[in-house]
Amino acid sequence: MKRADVLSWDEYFMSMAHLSAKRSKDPSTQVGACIVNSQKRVVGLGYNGFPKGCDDNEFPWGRDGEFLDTKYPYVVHAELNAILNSIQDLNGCTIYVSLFPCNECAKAIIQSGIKCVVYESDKYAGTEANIASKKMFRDAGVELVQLTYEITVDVNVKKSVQNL
Ligand SMILES: O=c1ccn([C@H]2C[C@H](O)[C@@H](COP(=O)(O)O)O2)c(=O)[nH]1
Ligand SMILES: [Zn+2]
Repeated sequence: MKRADVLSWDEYFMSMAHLSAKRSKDPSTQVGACIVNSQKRVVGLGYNGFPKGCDDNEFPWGRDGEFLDTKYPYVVHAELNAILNSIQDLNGCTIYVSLFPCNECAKAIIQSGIKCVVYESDKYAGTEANIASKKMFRDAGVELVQLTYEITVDVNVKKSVQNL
């Protein structure tokens, strides 16, 4: 008999977003994004991190203090990385994100042609960036779907000891 208890498409793609988030070195908020086309093919993955060539050990990960001494001016958001990493035109695609997109990501999502945002956490709901995102998504006709459950992805890597 076939297995019935399999991941739904939403669970599957949100899990990929969470798996991508595990690559993020941000100590406070790890965000992952997974872009899927109308044939349910993954066409882009991303997580929040510094731009290529910007050394993780030199750039700051802090949140407080002088703007230039925090992560905020430097970090590339998960959604933008997924868009920049994508392998095809994104018209009509869906993006799965572990955190509701900020206003800057909302602009990039809309301009790329993505038509649906499936998100999990909305921990910054009510902030100005969040309100601006929702206003832009609404006017641009981008569908917003919040998953009603939380996904956790545990990855266990067993490193084998090589006998010489
Ligand atoms: O749309 C978004 C919004 C935020 N992020 C990233 C950027 C930062 O690395 C963290 C947010 O850090 P806080 O410490 O929670 O302020 O999340 C993103 O990738 N996409
Ligand atoms: Zn953003």
